[in-house]
Amino acid sequence: MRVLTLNPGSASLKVALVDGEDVLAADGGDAAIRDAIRRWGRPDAVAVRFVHGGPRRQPVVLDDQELARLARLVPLAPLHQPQSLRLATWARKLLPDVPVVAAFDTAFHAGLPEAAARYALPTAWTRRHGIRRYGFHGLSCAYALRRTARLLDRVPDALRMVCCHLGSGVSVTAIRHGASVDTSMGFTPVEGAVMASRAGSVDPGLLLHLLRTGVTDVDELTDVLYHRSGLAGMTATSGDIREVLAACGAGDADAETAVEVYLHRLRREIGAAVAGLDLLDAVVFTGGVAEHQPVLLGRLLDGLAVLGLHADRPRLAAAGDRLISPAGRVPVLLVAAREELELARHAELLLATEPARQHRGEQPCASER
Ligand SMILES: Nc1ncnc2c1ncn2[C@@H]1O[C@H](COP(=O)(O)OP(=O)(O)O)[C@@H](O)[C@H]1O
Ligand SMILES: CC(=O)OP(=O)(O)O
Ligand SMILES: [Mg+2]
Repeated sequence: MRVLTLNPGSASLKVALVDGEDVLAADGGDAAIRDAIRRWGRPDAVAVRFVHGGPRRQPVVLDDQELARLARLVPLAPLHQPQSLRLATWARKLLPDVPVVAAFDTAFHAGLPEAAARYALPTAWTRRHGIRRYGFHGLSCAYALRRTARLLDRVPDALRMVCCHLGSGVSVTAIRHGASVDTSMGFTPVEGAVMASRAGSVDPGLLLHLLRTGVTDVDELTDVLYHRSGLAGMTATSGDIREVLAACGAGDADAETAVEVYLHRLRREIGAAVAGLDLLDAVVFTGGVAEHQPVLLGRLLDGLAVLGLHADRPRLAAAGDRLISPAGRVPVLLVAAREELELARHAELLLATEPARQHRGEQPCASER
């Protein structure tokens, strides 16, 4: 099956055509999608990454009703959800006979144990408002788990590992029995580690103080936490790690502090994730920053010896999916993020089992719901 995959990240749009083992990839905006269809031909299915699926555990063929449900989650993922909705709507119009499937970042974390999923807020609120820690980057984690197992010649379900996704968004996930058991992002993808433009966790008491004293209001605070914080907020850059590191190289003290904060907070999240496991079989790094910044990764690992994690410099400097730790130590791996393979896999599995008419987005009758 030929699946056109659309992966809107917070700072990129990744377009790929997955046909079994063959993958044609393109980066860019909507023009890249039109171009891709012209060059690669009509796909059998389109698969769109939605970071927020709410309680949904499985991918779904999109119809009007499902799109309306996903639109209600926009405030919970304002950097991503509008893009996914727009792309999915566009794909349905452009390719009316082709099923458009949504696959969710949150699904991998849907079985989080209660202790990890719960905020210590009043139980009545938790129940009434469906408050929980959802977790994100699940498509990336699922792929990294399978890839790590293959590289280590292990069964995915048997691995107890930590997956660190370092892209524009950053998250750290503890995985056991093939599923997430703890993760640094929460109700929204703003919790946890420091990111390109997102703050990560900030004392809620501080945010209340800023609101109460009139320093800011809800709208500005939303913009600050999502767009104007993280590496971008601490430096005079866009938050792209290449710009931040270039500023460090030019002697910019703010940029150097920002990198220190980024690494410090990341190490805290990794420590927390390890604490959620009974044994550590592997740590895997993935995402644009991990893939392209081995020197930074080495610096990160140098501060994690207390967890038994070490970098092997020659392995770090090599290319491809690989082990980057010395022999005899906890295996640390570097794996390219391949969310497109996970998206295509989900679409194929779903379309192999769904009734044919639902592929075109038609409503199932009540008894099928
Ligand atoms: N040589 C490089 N090529 C591309 N991206 C790079 C490179 N070096 C670092 N990066 C970083 O990868 C990050 C983007 O990661 P990516 O996983 O593509 O994020 P997203 O999917 O959230 O847009 C950017 O911050 C960028 O700085
Ligand atoms: C969930 C998330 O932050 O995704 P990305 O890193 O692609 O922006
Ligand atoms: Mg991404």
